[in-house]
Amino acid sequence: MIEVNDIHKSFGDSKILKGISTTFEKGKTNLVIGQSGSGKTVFLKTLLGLFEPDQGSIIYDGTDYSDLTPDEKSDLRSKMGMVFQGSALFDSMTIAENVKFPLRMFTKQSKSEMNDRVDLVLKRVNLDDAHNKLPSEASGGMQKRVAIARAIVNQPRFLFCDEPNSGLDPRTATVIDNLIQEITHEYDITTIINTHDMNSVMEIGQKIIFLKNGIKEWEGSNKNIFKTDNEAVTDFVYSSDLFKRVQKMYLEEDM
Ligand SMILES: Nc1ncnc2c1ncn2[C@@H]1O[C@H](COP(=O)(O)OP(=O)(O)OP(=O)(O)O)[C@@H](O)[C@H]1O
Repeated sequence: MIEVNDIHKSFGDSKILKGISTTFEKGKTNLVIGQSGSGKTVFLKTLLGLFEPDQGSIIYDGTDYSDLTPDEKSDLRSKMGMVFQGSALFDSMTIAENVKFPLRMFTKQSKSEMNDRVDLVLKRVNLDDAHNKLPSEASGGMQKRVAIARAIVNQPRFLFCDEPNSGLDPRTATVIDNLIQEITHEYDITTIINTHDMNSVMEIGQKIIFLKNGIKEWEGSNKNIFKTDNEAVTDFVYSSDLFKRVQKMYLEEDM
């Protein structure tokens, strides 16, 4: 579980995060949505410990990050998995080497322990036969699965995904969403996903926070986002005709 209490973050005179508080539960897919520039990436990077908040606190499974020593901070960071926008794989390394990388960085496991773990996670993301391929030989969807395998190889307690669906066709995007959700439930991880994708909101939005200009404008779930009358949320959600029709359907169902 991650508890976020009144987080503020500025760069120079630009206030980017203006007092965000929320809770992200374990074993749930938590989504952060909002227009471009609303502060989603800065928020995610702050949760990852890459940016230090100017004010406020972040509590990871009961531990306040700011109370930790540098060694404890790096230990906590080793328990965070990250799926970056665009996968961010190392081009010159094979898929197996990419997945092994966090184990090399953060653990003292033997070669065979590392190989076993890499085999297991590649199998989990349905890439049993891809060990020796280079990322350039893999499709966009496969590369995302490699990125997910790499993010979970060191058994993280927290998983952060920045636009995990970007650049994928809708069907592959759904496969990736479902995989992230299954892994979150299976390993009881606290997962936080930044997304623009309304399909993801509908499919896996167990908890959703909506950011606008660095403020949490709304929070809820995929069950109630279509029923909210918050104008900022409805503007965002119903920016396409398809979703306007979905809202009409939902409201009619309730009548
Ligand atoms: N390192 C930085 N230094 C200065 N300003 C930054 C930095 N990182 C982000 N910003 C600014 O913070 C604001 C929010 O950016 P952020 O990337 O968090 O938006 P976002 O909601 O993730 O957008 P998108 O959906 O397009 O990725 C932007 O105005 C951006 O220019």
